[in-house]
Amino acid sequence: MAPVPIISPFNVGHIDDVIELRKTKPGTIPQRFVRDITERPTITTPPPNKSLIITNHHHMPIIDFSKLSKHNTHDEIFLHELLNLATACENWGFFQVVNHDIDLNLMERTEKMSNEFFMLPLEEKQKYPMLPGTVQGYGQAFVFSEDQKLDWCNMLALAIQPQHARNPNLWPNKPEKLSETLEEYSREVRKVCENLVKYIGLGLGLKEDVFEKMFGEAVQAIRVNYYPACSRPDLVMGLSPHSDGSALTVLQQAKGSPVGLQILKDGLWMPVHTLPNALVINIGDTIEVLTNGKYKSVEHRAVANENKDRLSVVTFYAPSYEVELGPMPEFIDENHPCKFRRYNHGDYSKHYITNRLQGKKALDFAKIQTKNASF
Ligand SMILES: COC(=O)C(/C=C/C1=C(C)CCCC1(C)C)=C/O[C@H]1C=C(C)C(=O)O1
Ligand SMILES: O=C(O)CCC(=O)C(=O)O
Ligand SMILES: [Fe+2]
Repeated sequence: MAPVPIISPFNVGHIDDVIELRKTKPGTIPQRFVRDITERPTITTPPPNKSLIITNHHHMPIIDFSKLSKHNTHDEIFLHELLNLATACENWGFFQVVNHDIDLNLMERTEKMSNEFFMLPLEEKQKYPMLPGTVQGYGQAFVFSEDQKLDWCNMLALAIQPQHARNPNLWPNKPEKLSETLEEYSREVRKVCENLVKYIGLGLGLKEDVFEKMFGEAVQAIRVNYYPACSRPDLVMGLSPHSDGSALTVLQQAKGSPVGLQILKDGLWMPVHTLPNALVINIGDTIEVLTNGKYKSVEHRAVANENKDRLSVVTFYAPSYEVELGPMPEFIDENHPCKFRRYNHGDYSKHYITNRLQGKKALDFAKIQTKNASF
């Protein structure tokens, strides 16, 4: 029987596999990856002395998770770290977490298995295709037209929770232990997310279970991003600028990977130097809406490196699709008018994944447009 053609509503044209491109034509950058001059990234070199990262007052805040998880909520140590967390959420929307309790060996195995997956022959990875307009499997996400520029990245993305969102056909069989490792890793990251939303709630002066109750059975997805080295990183974008549609995002940058993540801070793109074994956490669109903009989902992007490949393991943690969301009354008053309408998170997810990554544009879905609105 003839193969059934894949019918897609999107004409996305030919999408080169970036890993394959780098392998077979290391100096070639097809035009579809070359950004318009206004969209090109700034590539910075790492600081000569790594200790500068810690002493520099402009570094991303560091939260010691053990000061929260191993202390009573009335302890001074707990309260001090809770204040650090609240300040980080309000002033940065991003922070690094150290002493998070995830087994370092599990983190390393996750990186190793993922790397092995990306190094498999293309035919093997294409058994799990991310079809145009979908977000699970191997390939490039958020491509909807032939004219769209492509990111210098390949990814493997999978729904973790709820179980019914999973597509078992997209869970790789090779390397043998990858799927069970991602499963084990995701269980551990979920615990960190569950605790973080408690602490974020407490830091906002709310009850510790407010988000847990509101989110229901939280949605969780994992995306492993692979950014091959690129002969002209100044011409391409690793991952287009975007904010995350989640409540929280947890990012693990693989050991030995070059700096790649950049966040938009005070109008400038700032490279993120991750501490060894730390997790980078960011506030997603959901928390921006719930707090009526007190905490913001910060725009970020990834850039490629001239000499080294980069791998990141990213977890999205979000409310259940059934949940109706809107700014909480605690964050609305005469000085803080309501900035977002109420909506269903399932509808927001659909909106998010059916539009290309474009800064914070996805959040327009929920914004109340007023003449003098300042965000
Ligand atoms: C490539 O995928 C993403 O970037 C992404 C998608 C996550 C998802 C899956 C891989 C499968 C299950 C659905 C879900 C959309 C969560 C980003 O996730 C963000 C976007 C929204 C919305 C969200 O909740 O997380
Ligand atoms: O790889 C990175 O550093 C950024 C990844 C990211 O922002 C994402 O997957 O949403
Ligand atoms: Fe992101």
